[in-house]
Amino acid sequence: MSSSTLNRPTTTGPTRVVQARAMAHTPPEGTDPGVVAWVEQIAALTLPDDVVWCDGNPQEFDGLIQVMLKQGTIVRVNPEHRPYSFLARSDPNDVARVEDRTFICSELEEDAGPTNNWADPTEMRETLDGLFAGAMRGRRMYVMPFSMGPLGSRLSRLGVQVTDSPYVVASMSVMTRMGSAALKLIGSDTNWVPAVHSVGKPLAQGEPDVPWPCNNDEKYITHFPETREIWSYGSAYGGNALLAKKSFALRIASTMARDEDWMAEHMLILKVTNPRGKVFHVVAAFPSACGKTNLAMLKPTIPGWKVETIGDDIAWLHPSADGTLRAINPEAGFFGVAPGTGASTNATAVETIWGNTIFTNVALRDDGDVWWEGLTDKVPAHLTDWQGKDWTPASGRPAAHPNSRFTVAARQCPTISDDWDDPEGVIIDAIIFGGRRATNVPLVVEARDWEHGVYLGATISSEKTAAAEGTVGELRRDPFAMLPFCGYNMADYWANWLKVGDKLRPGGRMPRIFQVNWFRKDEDGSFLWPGFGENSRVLAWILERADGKVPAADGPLGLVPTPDGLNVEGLDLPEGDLEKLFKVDPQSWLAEVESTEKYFATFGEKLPHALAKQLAALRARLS
Ligand SMILES: Nc1nc2c(ncn2[C@@H]2O[C@H](COP(=O)(O)OP(=O)(O)OP(=O)(O)O)[C@@H](O)[C@H]2O)c(=O)[nH]1
Ligand SMILES: O=C([O-])CC(=O)C(=O)O
Ligand SMILES: [Mn+2]
Repeated sequence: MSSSTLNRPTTTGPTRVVQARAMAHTPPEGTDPGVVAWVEQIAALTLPDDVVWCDGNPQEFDGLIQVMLKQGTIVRVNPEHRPYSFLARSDPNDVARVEDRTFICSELEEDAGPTNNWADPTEMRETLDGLFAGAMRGRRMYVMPFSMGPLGSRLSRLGVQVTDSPYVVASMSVMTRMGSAALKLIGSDTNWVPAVHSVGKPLAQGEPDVPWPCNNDEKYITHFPETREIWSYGSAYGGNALLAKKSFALRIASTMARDEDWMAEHMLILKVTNPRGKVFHVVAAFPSACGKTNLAMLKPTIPGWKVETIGDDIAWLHPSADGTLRAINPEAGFFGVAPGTGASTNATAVETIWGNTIFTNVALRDDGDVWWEGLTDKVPAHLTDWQGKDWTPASGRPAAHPNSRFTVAARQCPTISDDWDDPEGVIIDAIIFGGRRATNVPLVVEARDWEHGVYLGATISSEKTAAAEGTVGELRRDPFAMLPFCGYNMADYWANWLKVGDKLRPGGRMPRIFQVNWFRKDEDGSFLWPGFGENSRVLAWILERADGKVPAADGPLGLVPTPDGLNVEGLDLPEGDLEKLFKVDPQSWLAEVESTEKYFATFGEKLPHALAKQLAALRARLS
């Protein structure tokens, strides 16, 4: 926690304690004194009207719903269509992660590395102390203890977030194991991550509140890797404000993982059963809004294969004593992209969100149900758009924000796997990397070995999506889909991957590594590959490879399916498209190699030798 707040005298007097029935204004009996002291310090700094300790119970959740309905933060979705579901409309300027306002405040700049915004920790603490002083005036501060991963699992980690946003509390209670049970696990010698969040809009005496308070002048999403703390100011949007998710489970957890020999990854996890009844587990890293939720809920189009869901966004991977790589999903819910989610693309997601769902920035139909682009083929003649304005197909703008989302509990997913919350995790057989690439990158390639796989992950580029503020479609490097989420120097992160490989090698249970691209386009701009459920064909090849059942052909980028290796039976692929999907143009690949060499050079001495070696080998294979 911040040393400056630790030493801050509580001259502002005790925080007012309101006697309400449903909410606990004093810490539950037995609460670790360290947690109590920290909460008191944050309250003394931020000066909320009162403090509430969250227990995670349904009554508490409903109380938050009532508060948000009254405030206009949410409206009720017609319960006849979708029971106990709500639509939040955010401030129009608070709709996505703000990467240029996201900081890694390590002691040394080189520990943040060239891919992160570094800020001097001492200076940032001063800035934050100024911003947070009185930031919660006129508001209630909620204290949320939570566990990332199954309660009590040796692979799980604990945290406590305070926030002045009921939307954040309701979302966190869906997305994490939040409440009294997590608090009970914190003792005097337990490590837990403190996370402070404020919307950054204190209210003066008598000042009326707005439906979606935030601060559009100042936003700070800050991380202190050495002290493992998080401070977030000015935004209530998911990835900026639900601090258990990207801030803790990726940025801070990646630094824990580096120090403790494991890996915190932007990955989905799934369980696949093949037609012979053999079970596999797969993780896949794709950048934001590039298909993780969709693959995690895939309905196979080929007979005999079964896919079940374990996680859709984050995986913690631990090399175990038995030589296996074990994965847990640290989350308990899905914060999924709405646009493009429909019966023909992701029927499982559509079934998952039948009710008990919080929607953010989608459109509303005249019958009071939700709608977004891609939910149905037929576009309604009239809607209320994500900003609450009248909308018709002639409006010339999307009805739902391109980064609109649904928040729903994992247990509501009809394909949730029986081992999804196994405290020991699941054993991983294959690792997949992917991105959104209109050109160059083939449908699927298998790495020759672990080091080559790390090279494939390190060289992922992808076209930018609406999940972050910025220009959609712009190609950028997004190594391991972790560019916005790696809490330390990316080159050290690559070294950590190589190190975990060394730990797995003696056991001989190393997962195979693959690269995929569902997004390659034809000259006319249409996708060459049908994607979605048809991705099961690629998954099948990957797992037949992992099972040693099919041969592969050698290509310059890696191993690829033999001519009849990929099952395309019954698939209506135009003549020549399969060749286009696997085409490797040496000229453009040599240009990629040049660009990778320049990119690698930005990491200086820290670049692992193994990656330079892989780059040289690729160049040799291409020329
Ligand atoms: N063409 C095509 N589009 C896809 C495919 N899979 C997913 N998409 C689209 O990609 C968009 C984002 O997909 P998601 O699965 O929600 O992305 P995600 O990786 O889970 O994203 P985050 O939650 O931001 O980390 C949606 O609009 C999908 O419809 C595919 O196989 N082919
Ligand atoms: O963090 C968010 O807001 C949503 C998400 O999964 C991502 O952007 O990758
Ligand atoms: Mn994500």
